[in-house]
Amino acid sequence: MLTVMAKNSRNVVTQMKSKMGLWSIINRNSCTSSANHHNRTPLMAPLARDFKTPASNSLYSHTLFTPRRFHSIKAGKQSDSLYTCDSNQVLDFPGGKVAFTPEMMFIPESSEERVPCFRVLDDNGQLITGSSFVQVSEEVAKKMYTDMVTLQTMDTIFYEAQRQGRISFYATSVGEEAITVASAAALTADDFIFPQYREPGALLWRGFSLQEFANQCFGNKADHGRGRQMPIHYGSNKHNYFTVAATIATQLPHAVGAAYSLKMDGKDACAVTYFGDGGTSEGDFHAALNFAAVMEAPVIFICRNNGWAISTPITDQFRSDGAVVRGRAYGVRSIRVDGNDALAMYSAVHAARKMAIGEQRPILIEALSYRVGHHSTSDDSTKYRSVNEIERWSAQDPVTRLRKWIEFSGWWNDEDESELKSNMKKQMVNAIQIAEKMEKPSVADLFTDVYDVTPSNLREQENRLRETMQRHPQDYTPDFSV
Ligand SMILES: Cc1ncc(C[n+]2csc(CCOP(=O)(O)OP(=O)(O)O)c2C)c(N)n1
Repeated sequence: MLTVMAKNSRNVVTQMKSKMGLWSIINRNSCTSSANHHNRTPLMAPLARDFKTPASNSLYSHTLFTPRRFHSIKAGKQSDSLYTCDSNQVLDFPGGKVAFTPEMMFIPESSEERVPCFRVLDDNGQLITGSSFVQVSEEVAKKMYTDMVTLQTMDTIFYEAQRQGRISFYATSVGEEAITVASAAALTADDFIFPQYREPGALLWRGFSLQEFANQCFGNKADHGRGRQMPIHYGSNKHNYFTVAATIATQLPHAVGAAYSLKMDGKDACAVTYFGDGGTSEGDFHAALNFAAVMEAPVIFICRNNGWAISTPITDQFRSDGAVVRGRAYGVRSIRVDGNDALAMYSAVHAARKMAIGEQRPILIEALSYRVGHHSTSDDSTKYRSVNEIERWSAQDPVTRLRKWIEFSGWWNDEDESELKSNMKKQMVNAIQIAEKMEKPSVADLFTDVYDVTPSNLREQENRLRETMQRHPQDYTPDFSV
């Protein structure tokens, strides 16, 4: 029966060929198909810069990982290909030549081997022999560590402030400090960041002050958003950090659009967007990856695969080998990285940035880690995961791992540690006290900054709000003036 099908399909192709003259079936000796997108002329002239591909850079080397699934499932009759192909028959199809095969074979849904995870430091903070990484200076290494500790201090104090009823909401980054701080360290200040909500580490790296963080969480007059966002929805023009949107994954297409504009303007910069494993189930993730690949946009997608999307475990989130394998489906170069290893994150993002800008292409990085804290102050994660699991991951703390490495390197000691921790705590408490005392934004601020001339429906809403506040003053804090 298969023979009949094969004969028929060959006839169909032959008829189409002769009728339409669009497809050409040409002789070739290899059965390998090759996509040629990246060989075509770029949409814009290449940027004038001395760009070395990572492979030729003496600082580090990397290889493009080719999943071996296609070799391990069935040994091919030609070379090491999975498929038995007719070496003389290929279809010259848009995007590259496609070999014919007489075998009806489905691409398997999963690989036998999972994509390996790039790491540089072992659990004990020791360099792994033979690992390829970008050397960081003492200054950068110490700042990475200092910012990670600052983030931990900030998380502890803000979390307590929420529990005391002083701020309305908070979400910590506990367990994921290396992903955001080390990735931001490998970028330049001109790169645009499109965050989810668990990336204050990247903003901290860029110089957002503790006072600015506190002002946002308390929603006071000095907050850049003037209290119009929930706590932790930071944004800063000065730091090229786009304001957090609570709607999961909406930042991804924004990042691609921004990356494309950087490309059009010939800028030596890229866009970087962060999201969780939960975000990969949103349509925006898929649209963004495809759009970025097709438009050859210099954007780095950083997926924080932390095991959980609130109470949804990754085993219920996807059946694929995580997020990393999805890059290939869209034609996006991808890597899986140990998100608890600051040096691996730094190196992977450094390399990704070079490729994104130098080759004008998107890159996907899947950082494996764990959300050690509850999803937010509105959650109790012990209701859906075991304390053992949390403790097992807490023991792999990325901050301690980096500390061990800087200690081994002779750049850090116990004295530095206690000085840093007590300073940070004092600064944080001071910032909170100032933020809490500061006046709240006026009611009028709720209705400004979007329209040049306020439309009538917003004016009506403002009037209604003022009336409500006057009728129910007990429901509004006294510092919130009408
Ligand atoms: C479009 C949309 N759907 C659902 C939600 C509710 N929600 C808020 S956070 C969250 C989980 C996101 O998990 P993940 O992307 O893995 O990030 P993580 O919190 O683990 O860092 C969900 C479903 C939302 N904010 N937006």
